[in-house]
Amino acid sequence: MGFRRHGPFQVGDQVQLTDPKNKRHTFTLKQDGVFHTHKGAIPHSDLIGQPEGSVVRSSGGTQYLAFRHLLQDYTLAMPRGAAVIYPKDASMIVGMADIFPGARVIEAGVGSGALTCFLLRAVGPEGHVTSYERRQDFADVARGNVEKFFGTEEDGPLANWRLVVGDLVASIDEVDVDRVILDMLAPWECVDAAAKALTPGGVICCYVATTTQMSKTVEVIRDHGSFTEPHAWETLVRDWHVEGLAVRPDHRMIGHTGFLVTARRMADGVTPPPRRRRPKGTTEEL
Ligand SMILES: C[S@@+](CC[C@H](N)C(=O)[O-])C[C@H]1O[C@@H](n2cnc3c(N)ncnc32)[C@H](O)[C@@H]1O
Repeated sequence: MGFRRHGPFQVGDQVQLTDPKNKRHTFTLKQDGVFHTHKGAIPHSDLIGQPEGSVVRSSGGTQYLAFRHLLQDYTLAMPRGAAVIYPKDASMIVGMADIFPGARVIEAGVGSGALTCFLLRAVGPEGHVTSYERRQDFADVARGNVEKFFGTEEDGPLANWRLVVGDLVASIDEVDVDRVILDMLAPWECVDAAAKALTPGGVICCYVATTTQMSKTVEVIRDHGSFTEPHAWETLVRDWHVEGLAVRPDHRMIGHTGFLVTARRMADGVTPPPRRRRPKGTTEEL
């Protein structure tokens, strides 16, 4: 079934109210429901039938903006087992690891299921995601979050998602997959398993939090021999304050989340040509 993503609010929809301090509250609309805030109550009937972008007023007179949540809002607000991937990194993974409609994707670990939601959306109904998670408690949190996001809690598992509880290396049973996404402490331990599962031309993408993890991941992918030269990078997102003549970067920003390492799977039995190393002390382009 899944949630409606557009049209006026109806019973069963999830609605996100934003208060004047930008605090968000998400709940499911019920026929006789009432949302209680410390600024008074809002009957759900005030929202049912209204378009997104409406403003509702609590009995105490506070105004709230009413929208359906975006995926980025949902993943930051949902219950967590493990730390989630930030929307900026999930978006980069979808774009730079080229997660396309119809793709067959493997991810590990599933953690709280934030990246899983982005991946499932990107592959669409024709694609498939298998998520490996070695902790049962995290897998349970992830399943709840993913099924709630797609509105399938009562309809059973999503047709294009398989959640496997187990270590990726020990449990992986797929071949010819298009993309392998690793978000875990030691992705280098899974590089060989990823190489065996990936189709030639497929992409491995690892998300790591520290420079030492990034270094080890790059070295292991490079030395494996089945991948192109790995590409390591990070993204910094800076919000701007724009008001009259006061146009400047915000004082605060999320300075660090993680690094991404990507590489393409070579054809079977083919190794990449040797890299040209930059001669010491020169600035020659590679
Ligand atoms: C940082 S969390 C992943 C967060 C997730 N991407 C999200 O956005 O919610 C890392 C997870 O990887 C799992 N993990 C670590 N190594 C694993 C492995 N080899 N196989 C399967 N799961 C693994 C951990 O149990 C943990 O839940």
